[in-house]
Amino acid sequence: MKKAVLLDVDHVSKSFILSKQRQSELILEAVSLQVQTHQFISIIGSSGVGKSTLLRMIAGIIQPSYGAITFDGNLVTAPDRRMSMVFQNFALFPWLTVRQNIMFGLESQLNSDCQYVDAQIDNLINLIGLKGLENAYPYELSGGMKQRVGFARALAVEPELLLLDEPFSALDVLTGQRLGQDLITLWERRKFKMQAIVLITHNISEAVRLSDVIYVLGGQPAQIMNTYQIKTPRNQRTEQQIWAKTMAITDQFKRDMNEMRGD
Ligand SMILES: Nc1ncnc2c1ncn2[C@@H]1O[C@H](COP(=O)(O)OP(=O)(O)OP(=O)(O)O)[C@@H](O)[C@H]1O
Repeated sequence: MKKAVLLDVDHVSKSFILSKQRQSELILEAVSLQVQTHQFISIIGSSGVGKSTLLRMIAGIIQPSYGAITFDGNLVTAPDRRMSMVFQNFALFPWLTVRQNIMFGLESQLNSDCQYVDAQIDNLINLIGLKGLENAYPYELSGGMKQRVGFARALAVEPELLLLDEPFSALDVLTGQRLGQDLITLWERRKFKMQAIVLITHNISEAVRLSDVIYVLGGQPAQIMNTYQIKTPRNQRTEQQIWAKTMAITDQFKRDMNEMRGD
């Protein structure tokens, strides 16, 4: 299958002005990575390293201090409708039903052909496993079901790039794995337009299970410390292989961090 660069993060740095100290702190330094079409990439790193900051820059919500991010050849300077995001805390509107939550992102895109949109939403609700829950409110749903709504809402706008901000970390392990697997199945069966997926997570085994490429962020300021290509097709990865790769990445990460600290 022919691959092309969809997203290019080119030597991106980000500083924040810390109000108390009134000085700027460099969080990310010269981070470069690429996402090709048909790729699932993960960005992993410890808490506070700057993963969400990087994802928010990719989404165009905040701007890099230095460097450039291009999506489909265009500089990202603002949120782009062709990217959508799924959040760790689901970010559902409690006063809207499942169906209304899913419709939310689509509302500004609605055209006169509402029947078409209704049919699209029905299809999405079926695909994502929410059939029968269309009129439920978020408080009536389990965490896993809430996140299915989060995914459906992100997918309703038919994004080319799906950005996942720790979407499984508020779920128990098995529920998170099942949701991840369902997403992969839908993606691989080309049920959506989505060209690529970027996941940020601190869960290394989750990244190994799902990704084609893993970027490890570390250090202060954070840089890409290592990149791993996972060549075994996702459906052929055994639990043993996933465990072994997870251990190898964890050990390397510890060695790198010790080296950085001069231990
Ligand atoms: N708007 C902001 N202003 C100042 N500092 C910020 C801002 N946003 C993030 N930071 C700081 O940048 C650093 C990285 O935060 P970020 O949320 O990107 O980390 P993370 O790796 O996603 O962490 P976690 O896994 O805990 O969510 C933190 O020290 C955070 O306090």
